[in-house]
Amino acid sequence: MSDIPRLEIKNLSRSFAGRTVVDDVSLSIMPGQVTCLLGPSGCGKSTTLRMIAGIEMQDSGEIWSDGELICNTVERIPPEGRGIGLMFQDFALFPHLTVAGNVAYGLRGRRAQTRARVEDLLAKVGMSAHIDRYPHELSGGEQQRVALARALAPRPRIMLMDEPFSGLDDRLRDEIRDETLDVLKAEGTAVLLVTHEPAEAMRMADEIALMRGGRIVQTGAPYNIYNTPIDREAAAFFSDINVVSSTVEGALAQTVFGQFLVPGVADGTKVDIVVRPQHLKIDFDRQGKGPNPTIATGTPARGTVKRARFMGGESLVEFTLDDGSEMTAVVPSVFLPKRGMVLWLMIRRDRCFIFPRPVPIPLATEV
Ligand SMILES: Nc1ncnc2c1ncn2[C@@H]1O[C@H](COP(=O)(O)OP(=O)(O)OP(=O)(O)O)[C@@H](O)[C@H]1O
Repeated sequence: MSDIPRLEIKNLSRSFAGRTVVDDVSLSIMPGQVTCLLGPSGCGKSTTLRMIAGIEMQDSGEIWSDGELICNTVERIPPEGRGIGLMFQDFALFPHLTVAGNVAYGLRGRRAQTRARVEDLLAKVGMSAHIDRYPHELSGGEQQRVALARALAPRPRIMLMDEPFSGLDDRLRDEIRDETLDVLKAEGTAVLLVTHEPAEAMRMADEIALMRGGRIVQTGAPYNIYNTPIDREAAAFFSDINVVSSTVEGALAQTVFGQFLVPGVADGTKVDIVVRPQHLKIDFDRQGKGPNPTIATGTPARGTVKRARFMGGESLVEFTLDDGSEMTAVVPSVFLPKRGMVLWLMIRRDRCFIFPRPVPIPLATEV
């Protein structure tokens, strides 16, 4: 297999009215790979996608595909010549064309060949039985499948997808996401999918590029991004988090959960110990005492149940600790403690992250 990326963007930047909204973004995607550009609203995801599509021009940077220059600030292949398929949230099928007509729309060549491609794609997206229907005779999910087939029909090298599933209800969305992935992988298309939903990115992506304030701050497989976030904000983007704060003294951070080792961090540095709710362990109170400390979970801290909610497969339990701080734990739903119950909490040491607090940048003072 070639090691030349299907899509490679190098140092792409774009400003609007003096404000940089895409800032030195680089990434590469291999054939058949799905990369999700994930980040909060307004962080520059769609602008990045529009530059790759050729709808928007970059101020600086280059776009390459299969080793061929697509666009820099001097040369530019027009959008229709880039071999890029687009699938956006507000995809619109042509209402006056049948399903077959919609999928065949962008295809050139002999009739029999075109028909074979249309039939093949409609079979792949499970829409063969609807080939002669019109869009208004289809459900939202069915229309989405046809839109996918239409986007794939000209065999794009690259597929750009901008929140393509957000118009669908949850159940259907999961089904269509999985089917879409299967089809895209089978076609060997490189996919860049924009989303602000971590769950969607985790489900779809081979690689996630986490974007914030116009920059890609972390790139990696979903497992790695979730389990080794680069900072507190990155951890919080994927789930609720609990934060225990402390100040370092002698390479140790003292907390109600015992000591945490923080080698190489200077004395006086404030640190946040971050743990996801599912990585807190809870245990019963034994006449005012908790379980014995262990290496895996450190010292237990006593908490009183403030609120417990049954969530189906799990329960969400909010605690007030003896020092007044609050923490949330996710536990199996067979356990739903009552408000006021005293329990002991422990942090799974192998699943917590310790981040030094960023030092605030002092405001410039006039001289
Ligand atoms: N043509 C434009 N003129 C001026 N500002 C723009 C233009 N296009 C985008 N912006 C601004 O650039 C920033 C990034 O927009 P962009 O659409 O890329 O974000 P996004 O991450 O895709 O957000 P969302 O998830 O809400 O779609 C926003 O603050 C937006 O208002």
